Amino acid sequence: MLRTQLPATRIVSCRLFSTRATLVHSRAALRQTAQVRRSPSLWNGVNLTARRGYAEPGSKKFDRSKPFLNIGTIGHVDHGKTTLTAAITKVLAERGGSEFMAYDQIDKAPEERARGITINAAHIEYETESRHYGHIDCPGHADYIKNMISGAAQMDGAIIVVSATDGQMPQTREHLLLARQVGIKRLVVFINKVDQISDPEMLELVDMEMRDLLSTYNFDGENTPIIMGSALAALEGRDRDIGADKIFELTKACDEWLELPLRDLDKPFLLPVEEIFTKTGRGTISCGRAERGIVNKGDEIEIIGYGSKLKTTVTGIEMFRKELDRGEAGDNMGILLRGLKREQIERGQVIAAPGSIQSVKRFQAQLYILTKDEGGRYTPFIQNYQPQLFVRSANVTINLSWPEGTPEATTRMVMPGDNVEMVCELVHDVAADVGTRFTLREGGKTVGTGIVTKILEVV
Ligand SMILES: Nc1nc2c(ncn2[C@@H]2O[C@H](COP(=O)(O)OP(=O)(O)OP(=O)(O)O)[C@@H](O)[C@H]2O)c(=O)[nH]1
Ligand SMILES: [Mg+2]
Repeated sequence: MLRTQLPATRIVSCRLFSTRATLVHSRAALRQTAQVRRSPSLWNGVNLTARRGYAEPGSKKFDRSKPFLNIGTIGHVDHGKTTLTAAITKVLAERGGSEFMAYDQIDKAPEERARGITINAAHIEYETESRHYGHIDCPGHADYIKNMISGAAQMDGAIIVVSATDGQMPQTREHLLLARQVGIKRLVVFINKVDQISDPEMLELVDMEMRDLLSTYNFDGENTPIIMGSALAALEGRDRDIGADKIFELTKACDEWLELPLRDLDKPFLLPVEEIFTKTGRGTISCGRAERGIVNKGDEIEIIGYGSKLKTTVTGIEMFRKELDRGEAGDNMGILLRGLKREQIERGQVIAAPGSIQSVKRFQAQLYILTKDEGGRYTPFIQNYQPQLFVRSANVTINLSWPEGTPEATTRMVMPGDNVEMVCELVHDVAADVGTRFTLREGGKTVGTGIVTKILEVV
């Protein structure tokens, strides 16, 4: 969805523009500009230039021979996320697995728009011996929050950076919680700035506290790899034992510990219904773009949402007016269903593999409320605010309230820019799962984005 909103040329020009500004200041910047010109534009780890059918001179082809994983650096402000990102590209570049991205190239990421939200994030690409990674680094806390909730660049796994000098801090905890909420199952910890610590006991303490914290947020605290090093030493090419060696250790831990996500094709079939046609002699055709999985002629399916839980059989699949025996994730298709009448299906419902998704009436969700600069609300709201919820092709009025036990629930305000967890009560049930993303709109503008964290009532 995002990729279509984001023309490749825009990224390229932003990158060039931002580096041009620094050109005046230093010779190093000059060298960087040359590098940026050569490097292919990246979005979500995908070489956009290649996708558009041509390659820039000197650019490498997107290599599909290795499994691909989206990761990123998360953690408290100033703990070294960007330095570590730069260090990874530098150290891997020595082995030909990356193109070196200097610190200020990463921190001057282009502005990207995702579902009405501006997210500043750098998308970097590198390879280890066994894997190909897309890596995202955001310049500030608010961008991490927005990115993780809206899934602008979804992370399948993450590196949490903790400074040995501070230990865990509020944003370490907040990012861990969000990582959990958005479905990241495994993390690797990098305890940074060990060059500033002389007492080994202090490091042991940070290690122990991190393992405890991981367990608190339902990660595997015992077995999660924790690597201690100095991103700055690696970036500056000094003290190999705490620098480059530790970066290799870190990427090795990512290769071994972070799991590859299930491919969309391996997941159960789901198609959000967008349009419905009646064709004389053929029956009712439901159209939409398959979100995940595979469907075959003769498969049993369910129609879910808006009070329906109808089971029937696929009798035909059509694409571009041709009949097919099978459709898969990404296909824009029409589906013919046995005995289905026009009034039995409507836009907003989903056609899904039986038992693979529930229809929900009430759930808890992590929300990000857009600021006025992001096109959101100008004013705060309180409990019982009723915006429209948009999820897939569905559009339903909802009521927002605080979870039970929230102090001052009736008067507590939600400000634009806030990240909050609230209970959403829907007027009609819709198909949703933990991890389903949605947007909130009011009066024709997007006011928030969210992700389902807990199902409270199913139909
Ligand atoms: N001594 C020391 N300083 C480091 C190390 N890694 C990073 N720093 C310094 O810590 C500061 C913050 O580093 P950044 O990489 O910008 O931190 P960040 O986590 O990306 O910060 P935000 O993006 O603002 O949240 C910089 O001044 C770095 O030079 C390290 O290993 N040792
Ligand atoms: Mg940073």
